[in-house]
Amino acid sequence: MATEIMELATRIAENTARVNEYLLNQNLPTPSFDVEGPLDTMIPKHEVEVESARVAIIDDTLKLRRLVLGPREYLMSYTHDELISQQAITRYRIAHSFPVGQQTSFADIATATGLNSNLVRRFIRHAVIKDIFMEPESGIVAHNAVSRLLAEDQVVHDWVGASTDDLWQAAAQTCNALDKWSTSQEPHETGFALANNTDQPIYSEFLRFPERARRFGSAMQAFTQGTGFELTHVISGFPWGDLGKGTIVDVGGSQGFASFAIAREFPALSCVVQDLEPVVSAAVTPPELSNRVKFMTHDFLAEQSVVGADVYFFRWIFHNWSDKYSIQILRNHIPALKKGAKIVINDNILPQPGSLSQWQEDRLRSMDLTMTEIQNSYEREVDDWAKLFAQADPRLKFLGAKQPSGSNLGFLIAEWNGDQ
Ligand SMILES: C[S@@+](CC[C@H](N)C(=O)[O-])C[C@H]1O[C@@H](n2cnc3c(N)ncnc32)[C@H](O)[C@@H]1O
Repeated sequence: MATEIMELATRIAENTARVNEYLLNQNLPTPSFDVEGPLDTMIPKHEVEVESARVAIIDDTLKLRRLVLGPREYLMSYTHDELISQQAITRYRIAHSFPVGQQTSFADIATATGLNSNLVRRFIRHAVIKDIFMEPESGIVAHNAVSRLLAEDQVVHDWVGASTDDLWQAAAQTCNALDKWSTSQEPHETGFALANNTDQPIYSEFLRFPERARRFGSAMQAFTQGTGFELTHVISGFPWGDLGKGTIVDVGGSQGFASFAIAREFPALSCVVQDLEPVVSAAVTPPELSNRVKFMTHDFLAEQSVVGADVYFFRWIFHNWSDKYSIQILRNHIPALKKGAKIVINDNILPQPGSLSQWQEDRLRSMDLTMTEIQNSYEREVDDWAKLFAQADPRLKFLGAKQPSGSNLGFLIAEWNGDQ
């Protein structure tokens, strides 16, 4: 009989066969946590069908597991300890405490890390259960592919360290922050603030801890360097060429990467990249763009000082800010807008439930909550974006949203219909 679990199992078998056949045909390694196994999925991004078979396996195995656990065991399978061994591994550099390819003992790891041997054994065995490290014989520890990645890839180590030391702590304090500041839209009244016993927003707090700031920046960069954040989507997501010899203000444009890409593609355009002083002073303009891309120190919480540009471009800015501040940032631009000027926002657009794979949607929904945990902000759906423009000023006409194929960030465009 075709029950739900049999349907899932059949689909998993079919999709696994598809992925397996592709890898074998291409002479690529099949998934393995052996220490010499592949560290990434071997399926290239242009292999759309094989990749969707892989994503279906992830979704279906997750669902099958939950169904066979049943509601009670499923709920109770979540434990608050989920991340503790990963925190210990990064905090005490356990993956670095012995070389890849060699074996070691709990006692030697204890000596190398300064932890006691009993705790090392328990952290490692908690990790082994999650397929991080292996214990080929009792009391002997070796790397597998997962712990090898932690030992050899600084960025992955940074990601796990920032997730466990910074984000996990902020998440754990978020409901306590809501109890205390239930309707706050302030970036310093968050789970992160409570977890760190500070009255500062996350980035100001990090100014006191350069190594944590470096690690957090590295983790975020790893995230944005992944598939879907390529600057080609910035180029294709808006008809920049129609602006002719126009000017773009790249507000919060960081080191100018998006503006460099636009200016290279559209030689008639000029860009002004604005950011805070330390960011701007570290920026370097490629010589061939120096007459068309300029940097300027500007705080977007103050009134926009470049008047009459064709486009004010915000890439990945508003998702950091609650509605209160997002409205303020938009209003700060109104005195500078000429009739027909565009506000172009390139940012996350939360999809409708069920429109992505469960696994992909889960990541986005987590990121949405992370924004509350650390900034009191959130990821917006199209309607939230439309509302934001309307609340900022009804003369900002929302022209619509677009999600370029393969891009993680969407485009939201509004036009100034005021008198100037
Ligand atoms: C998430 S990053 C996005 C950077 C860039 N637009 C991109 O797409 O990669 C946010 C940027 O906003 C800048 N920023 C934060 N607060 C700012 C402020 N009050 N005024 C101007 N820039 C600010 C940060 O320095 C950072 O470069």
